[in-house]
Amino acid sequence: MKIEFTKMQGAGNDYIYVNTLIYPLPNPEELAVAWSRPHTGIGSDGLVLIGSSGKADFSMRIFNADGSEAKMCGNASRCIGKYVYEYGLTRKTEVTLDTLSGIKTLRLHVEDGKVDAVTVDMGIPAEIHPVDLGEGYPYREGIAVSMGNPHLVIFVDDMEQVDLPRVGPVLEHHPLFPDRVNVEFAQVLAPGRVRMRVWERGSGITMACGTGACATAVASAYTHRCPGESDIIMDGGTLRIRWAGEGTHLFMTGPAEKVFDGVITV
Ligand SMILES: N[C@@H](CCC[C@H](N)C(=O)O)C(=O)O
Repeated sequence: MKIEFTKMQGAGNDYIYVNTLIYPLPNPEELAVAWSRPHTGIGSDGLVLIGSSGKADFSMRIFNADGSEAKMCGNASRCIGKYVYEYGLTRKTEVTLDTLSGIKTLRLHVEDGKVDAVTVDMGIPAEIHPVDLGEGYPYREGIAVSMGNPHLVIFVDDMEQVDLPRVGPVLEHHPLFPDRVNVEFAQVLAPGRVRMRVWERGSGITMACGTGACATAVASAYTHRCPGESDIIMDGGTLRIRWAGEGTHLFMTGPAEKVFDGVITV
């Protein structure tokens, strides 16, 4: 059977997108693993399914490169906004998206018929608290944040000193996080400017993480490092995050790009 897909990226965080209204996939966990492989698959950080919903305009399911399903993905939600508009699935510029962490609203920024950026109402960040990682770990303190999925943000003075391939997997599996955790290292460069690198649960090092950028902005505000609005600068691009503080909705704005369309046989 042939399946059409679109490879898209948001700030360098790349996923394979399949419109399940046309191509329902019975085994997305297995396909996420096989297709994400760089040499023998398509190569990606994971697989995203676009579907219908009784509660919203569309639905999103997101699978990491190891086949695990996540409840939310910031970069994929922006890419879905571009996909549904540019492939003619909707003419709306305000689109609702049903995710495992609730319904998100996407505001599409359209220029000459193309979506060049999307603002997502990411909802209210939750479970924000400092964590003591304990002795025997490469870092002692972090801030836990839920953006629908779990994050651990660790502030550092010098990003160059972070050995991400070594410490990322250790912290992803820290016993404080039985469901594993996405790990962000953050360095405040200036007021409103934060450099961030990420080790994603289930995918490893990625060039950007939307929910991770949100969690970083939340942790920066929570610790009084950067309140209000901030640019989170990652390896693959920058996202602008607006958050007025605890109990309020957070808004993420950033790019969404198509890389290529393809067909794969399963
Ligand atoms: N890259 C994503 C997050 C994808 C899911 C994450 N790895 C998890 O398991 O929670 C984003 O842009 O938010």
